[in-house]
Amino acid sequence: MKIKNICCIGAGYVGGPTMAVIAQQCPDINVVVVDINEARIAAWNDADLNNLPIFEPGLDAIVKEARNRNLFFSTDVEKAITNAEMIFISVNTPTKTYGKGKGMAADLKYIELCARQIAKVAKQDKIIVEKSTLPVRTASAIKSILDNSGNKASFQILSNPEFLAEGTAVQDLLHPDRVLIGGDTSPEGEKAIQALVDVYAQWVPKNRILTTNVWSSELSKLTANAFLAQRVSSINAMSEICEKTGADVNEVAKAIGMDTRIGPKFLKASVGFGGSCFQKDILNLVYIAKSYGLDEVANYWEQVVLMNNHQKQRFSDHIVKTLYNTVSGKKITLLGWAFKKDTNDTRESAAIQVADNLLSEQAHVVVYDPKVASERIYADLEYLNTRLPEQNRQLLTVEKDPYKACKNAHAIAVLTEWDEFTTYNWQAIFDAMEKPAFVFDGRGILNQQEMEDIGFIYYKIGSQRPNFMQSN
Ligand SMILES: NC(=O)c1ccc[n+]([C@@H]2O[C@H](COP(=O)([O-])OP(=O)(O)OC[C@H]3O[C@@H](n4cnc5c(N)ncnc54)[C@H](O)[C@@H]3O)[C@@H](O)[C@H]2O)c1
Ligand SMILES: O=c1ccn([C@@H]2O[C@H](COP(=O)(O)OP(=O)(O)O[C@H]3O[C@H](CO)[C@@H](O)[C@H](O)[C@H]3O)[C@@H](O)[C@H]2O)c(=O)[nH]1
Repeated sequence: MKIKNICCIGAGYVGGPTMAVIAQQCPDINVVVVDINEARIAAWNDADLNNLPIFEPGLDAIVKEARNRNLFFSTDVEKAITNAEMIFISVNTPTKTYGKGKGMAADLKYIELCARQIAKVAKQDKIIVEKSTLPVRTASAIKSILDNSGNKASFQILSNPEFLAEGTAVQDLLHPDRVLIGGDTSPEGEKAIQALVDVYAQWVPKNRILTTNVWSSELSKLTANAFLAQRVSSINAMSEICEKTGADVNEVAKAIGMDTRIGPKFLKASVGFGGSCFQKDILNLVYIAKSYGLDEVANYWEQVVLMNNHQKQRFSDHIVKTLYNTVSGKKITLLGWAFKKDTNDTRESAAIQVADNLLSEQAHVVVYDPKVASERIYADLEYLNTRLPEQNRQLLTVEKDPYKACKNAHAIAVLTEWDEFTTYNWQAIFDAMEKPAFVFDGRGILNQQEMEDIGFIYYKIGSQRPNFMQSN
């Protein structure tokens, strides 16, 4: 079966870039990305490519090539469902904020709404592809809704989790380590799997396309994120030991990473991992384990999140402690708000928690991020509900110019590893700051020797602190 029309429900960080790449690589497939968020669809259709709703290096060129050729963005969900043989579901699956499983389980209401809408509209057979990250066995719930739609169409459900990382989404999509497709082992299931394999095979080498049963595929996605996040928490745990012992976490990471069994990637100590996925997916895994009575398994994975919370907390505690135990009324500049470089996404960014902690200490926080809009920053803080929105706006200012942001600051904290931070004239920044001038490098991107030669009191996560800062 050759696919000619694809619909993707959800034009977010996954749906948008993934479909743009499919459309670019498969010019004979018509791809329609739909969303209920009208503003988002309008932004995807904006003639000025600088206004795309998502910033990803290289994405604008791909959208430019494929848009209005075989890539379309629309709010007409029903029409797109009707016309497509294959429907990707790429809607958000956030952590539940209410009811049973609150704070742990994935909220599947958006998935269920999609399934019900497909059930209502589809009159012909369809292949449904789970692109969203879902708890293992979600496919059976989707199938049950679709099979009870009352019309004669039949449905095959595939799991095709997405492994792209933000900031490198386009490269990850063009050259994936693997594409994972899970499906039913029946002849119809195998036909559906083959149809999706054929789409990817237009640009992905066949030996990188892996097919499994649905449950393995769903669980592999949660497992991959749990393992990745665990590596970050593991190196962050070591960063604290390094600071106490005089070891340097970068040297430790290099030494262990040369062991081919461990490998060098994902061993960068930081102020804590962020992003919309790691915490949500681990908590979801913890919830699944608990629901099967596997308490030891649940506790094991939960520790990855607890360690991450600790890393964010200890970073802001360290700032307060170093600034003579009070930051009240002091200007503290945060460089970076995004959860990593090369993205405008701020979901679960460590910066949010660090800023909130400093605001609770009555610091005057100033934020500079090259890609994040000020309203996003205030919205992130408001979501925490720690204080009134107007108090956040009173205590925290957002600057568009990094030098202005740092002027008269008592301390600077580097919270995102944006490349441009390493290119600044740090001497000029030092000259304009209050003295002593402190830099807390939560990403370890600045040159310690150069910073100290200028006169900064410089702290790098996972390196021994100068003697006077030692806590014991
Ligand atoms: N962000 C990532 O890097 C990433 C990577 C891999 C997997 N994932 C997973 O992919 C899924 C989507 O993540 P995202 O970051 O793209 O989310 P997102 O919030 O950026 O986008 C989801 C979109 O779905 C739309 N939507 C929700 N319900 C809808 C409905 N019924 N009809 C039409 N549109 C609807 C929303 O308006 C939103 O624009 C999640 O399950 C996530 O865990 C995300
Ligand atoms: O050595 C490292 C690597 C990452 N991080 C931090 O970890 C977070 C997540 O980074 P990354 O994994 O690169 O970005 P995401 O876009 O969150 O991608 C993850 O989450 C996606 C959503 O599920 C998956 O598709 C990807 O495979 C998975 O890497 C960020 O805050 C990073 O700064 C570190 O602190 N140290």
